[in-house]
Amino acid sequence: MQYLSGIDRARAALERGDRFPAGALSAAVAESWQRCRDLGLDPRATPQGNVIAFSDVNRRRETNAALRRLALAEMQLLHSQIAGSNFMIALGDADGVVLDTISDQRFADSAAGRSIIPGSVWNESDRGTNALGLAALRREPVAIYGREHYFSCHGHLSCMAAPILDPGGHVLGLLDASCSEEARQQHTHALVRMAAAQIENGLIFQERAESFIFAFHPRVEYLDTLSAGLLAVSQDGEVLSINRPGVHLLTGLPATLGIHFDGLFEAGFGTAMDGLLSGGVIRIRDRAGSGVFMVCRQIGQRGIVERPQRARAVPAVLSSPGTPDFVCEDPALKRSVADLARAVALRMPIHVAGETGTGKELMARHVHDLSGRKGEFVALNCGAVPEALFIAEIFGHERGAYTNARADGAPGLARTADRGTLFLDEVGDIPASAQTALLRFLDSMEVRAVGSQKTHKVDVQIVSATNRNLEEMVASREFRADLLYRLNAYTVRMPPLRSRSDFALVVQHLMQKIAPGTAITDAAIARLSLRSWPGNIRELQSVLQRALVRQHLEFVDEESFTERETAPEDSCEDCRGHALSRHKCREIRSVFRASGDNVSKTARMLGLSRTTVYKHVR
Ligand SMILES: Nc1ncnc2c1ncn2[C@@H]1O[C@H](COP(=O)(O)OP(=O)(O)OP(=O)(O)O)[C@@H](O)[C@H]1O
Repeated sequence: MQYLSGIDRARAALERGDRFPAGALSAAVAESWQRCRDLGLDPRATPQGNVIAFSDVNRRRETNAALRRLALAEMQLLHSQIAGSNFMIALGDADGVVLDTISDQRFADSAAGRSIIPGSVWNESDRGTNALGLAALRREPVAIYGREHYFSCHGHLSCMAAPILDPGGHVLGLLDASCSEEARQQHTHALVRMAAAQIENGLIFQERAESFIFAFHPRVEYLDTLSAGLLAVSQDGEVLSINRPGVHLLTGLPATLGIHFDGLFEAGFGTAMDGLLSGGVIRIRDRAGSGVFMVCRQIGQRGIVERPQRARAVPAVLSSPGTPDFVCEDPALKRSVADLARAVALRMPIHVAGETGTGKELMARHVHDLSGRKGEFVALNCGAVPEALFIAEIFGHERGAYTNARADGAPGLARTADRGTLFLDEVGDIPASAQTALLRFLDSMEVRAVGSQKTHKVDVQIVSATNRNLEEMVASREFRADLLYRLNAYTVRMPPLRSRSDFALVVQHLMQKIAPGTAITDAAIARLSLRSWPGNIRELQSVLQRALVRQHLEFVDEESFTERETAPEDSCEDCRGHALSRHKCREIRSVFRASGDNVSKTARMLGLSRTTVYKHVR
């Protein structure tokens, strides 16, 4: 005989329309299934049409602006705490309408991820038993695992939701973590509950910026934790707000809004204030006779004394030594980076190819880290050194070797990089006359300064980079073929941002780099991903920076960008009709914008003349 688990038996009963077997479901789930059944919902059907119009989502976001501001920062933190586990964090309003989501890419791309989007409605009467809907109804944290969902089509989803309540116990919003496995996630459930409690406390600070806020707990070491009571009190001692742990700690006392401090605590308001305002912890008795410790967290108009904040974790993008200090989850790039370690161990010259702003210099620095070399990382922008000085710059010069030479001579960058790494950036711009000298150096690793007879042996890791097509330059005889083959013993190709499969991670990583603790919603990432980003990561970085500055907020959503920032780039009129020049033109215009409309900087970044740049951006 086949053994059926409790949930199997319960589902079979649900689908047959029978009574649910005793003990197979928690009381909360059984009651919810029954309500759904009473509404005539068919558990085998797919619920339809539960996404509201975007204009309505925006209206709801405005209504919940204060909640959203606090919640998005908490969601970001929560996301970083459980990152990499195929999760989505969602914020719902009191009606169970999802306002924002933050997820890892695997979940966002899954069928489950696509069903939890801004505007999707997750109340029980529409979606059957689910964590968001049930947490709203029961006004308590709820977890619904896999097939406990009423509709069998949600059976691959596990959700943990906690309501965000006002001091009166009314639902203000809902916080949810969902994953696409039927696994029980006690730890995640606890994190969601803590995040909801943190938001509730944050709301008290936000709404009661004018009043005193005291924290209290029977144990002094708990004053900084989420189980501490928070009490917002007016200048006259009237209780204006109290958090849920506070109500719980004062069980049996009339801990309601409007009551006077003296009605809750034996020490009078004035006496307590004397101790609290001196900044210390006081010990007083509540009116039920229990001792509590109390500390002042905010002195109304006179400013904040101290507000306990949980440490903000940075998303776990960075990992063990040997792995890059930047986002590198794109499979092709990841493979290339994995092989890179072997090439570096064999001391091969590394060439990094890629469009402007794709992270070539970061990769070069990673090569240096991988090599474990104790010497310096020395970078030379080959396009920025005048032809006449190039050889002296790399190989050094003796005293007075040429006009304007430094009086005491210079060792040159190759010797400075001895036992370290020499990074030849924009290597395609090396003057023809210097290519032969560089080739000789790469073959012998010997340096002879200009004006000197002595040679010095050096030991350097060579890394070169360019955004130009060196093969084409070889074909047109602008670049020596033998030099190219010497430089590109191992080539890492940096993918353009538009084709990176880890786009979302790059965005999240940049957000943490620019402003730690800030959040970006999935919808905002989706909007950014529509653009082709000719200026790549550098351009994305400046768009995010501008959005954060403009918003004055801790989060970025899809409304944070100007039309110009997310519109597909346009080319200038002359290039519009020519497919070939259009791409180059868009790149120039986009880098120009990212550089703050600076012609010289754009010319430098793209290795072009200022006249060329000007022609395309005027
Ligand atoms: N994978 C990444 N994750 C996060 N930030 C990145 C990443 N790649 C690049 N960046 C950032 O983007 C900017 C451009 O990177 P970098 O200077 O390395 O690009 P590049 O390809 O060398 O540009 P150019 O060709 O113009 O010299 C830098 O601020 C860098 O920190």
